[in-house]
Amino acid sequence: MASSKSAGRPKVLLLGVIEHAQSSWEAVGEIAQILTPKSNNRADFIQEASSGAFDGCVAAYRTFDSFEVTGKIDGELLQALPDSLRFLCHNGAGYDQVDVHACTARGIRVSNTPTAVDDATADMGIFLLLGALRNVAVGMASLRAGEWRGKTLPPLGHDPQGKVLGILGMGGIGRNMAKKALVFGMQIRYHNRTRLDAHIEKEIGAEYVDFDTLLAGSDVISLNLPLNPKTRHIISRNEFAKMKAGVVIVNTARGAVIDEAALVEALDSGHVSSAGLDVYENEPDVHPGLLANPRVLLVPHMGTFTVETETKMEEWAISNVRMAVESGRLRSIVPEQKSMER
Ligand SMILES: NC(=O)C1=CN([C@@H]2O[C@H](COP(=O)(O)OP(=O)(O)OC[C@H]3O[C@@H](n4cnc5c(N)ncnc54)[C@H](O)[C@@H]3O)[C@@H](O)[C@H]2O)C=CC1
Ligand SMILES: O=CC(=O)O
Repeated sequence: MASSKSAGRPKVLLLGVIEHAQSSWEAVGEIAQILTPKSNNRADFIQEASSGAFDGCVAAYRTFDSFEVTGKIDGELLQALPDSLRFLCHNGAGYDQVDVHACTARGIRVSNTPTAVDDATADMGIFLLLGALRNVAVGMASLRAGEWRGKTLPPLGHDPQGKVLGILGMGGIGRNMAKKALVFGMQIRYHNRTRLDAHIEKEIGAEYVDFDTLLAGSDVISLNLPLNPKTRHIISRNEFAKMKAGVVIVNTARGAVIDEAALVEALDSGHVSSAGLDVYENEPDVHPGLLANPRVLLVPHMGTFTVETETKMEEWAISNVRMAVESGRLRSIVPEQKSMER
């Protein structure tokens, strides 16, 4: 029920919870009427939306975890949401939970939170890179099992100095990781959908190579590209076969950019010597072959899990809601929709 104070203001739908940026969200409440769903599963949410509960909403703020209630933001869900909805402000850099094409078809503009995530996610990438190179997961598991370094010593690790780090996807996080890996004496190569300008390559000290050269010439391969239909399983059996024996894999992007079953096979055969993973193909389920392999350093999707970064992300997503309501524009529309902002 709208209070007499908020009646007449534009409506904004809140999908998920604001954990940190309370005062910025309260300020949105001064210019908009905030609606929250009662449902806690997709079927109920679709019914609630179809009943007209969110009619008049112009913008929605959503979190990664709101997926548990709504499922994917796809054509079916959009059909239930009101025609008034024009902006979907996602709190997160990766927006694979949103079918952007379906949103475009409905005239809904989508935003994400680029750059806010870069340091924390790249830090996690470096942690996984060093941890996987040094086989720390093996020693950590034996220590927790009460066996100190284990019945047989953990395999000796490798130093990052002088090794080639191949970065697939040289956007905000990839570049941040490149800068940090340089400090560890690594040689940086990258492959990206679009080659960076020469001055940026120079600034970050990275060499552009084609996809196959990245696969064949890297000691460590880090996945830093978005998940979409073109990148799903971009690393599978054929790609592992092209890599150096003993390669180390680091993934902070999305699990499904790697064919997880193929990764398990490559780890079991020893072709991939170790891996550091923050993301999984079917989160929160983790492939049993990864859980069973002590040479895999596993983190449960905690790339941005810091007070500072989670706060920055909320502030950024809220600023998109504010701009949408106040000026009908977005601070950071997703790349696929850039032409809609002109
Ligand atoms: N583990 C975590 O907690 C986090 C994970 N992420 C994931 O990391 C991904 C990357 O994030 P950002 O660096 O912020 O994105 P970004 O958009 O800044 O960079 C992605 C780069 O990948 C490139 N790319 C796209 N398709 C490609 C392809 N087929 N081949 C080669 N390059 C391709 C793009 O041109 C772009 O330069 C996100 O999409 C998200 O899924 C992001 C934040 C936190
Ligand atoms: O996985 C987190 C994100 O921001 O994307």
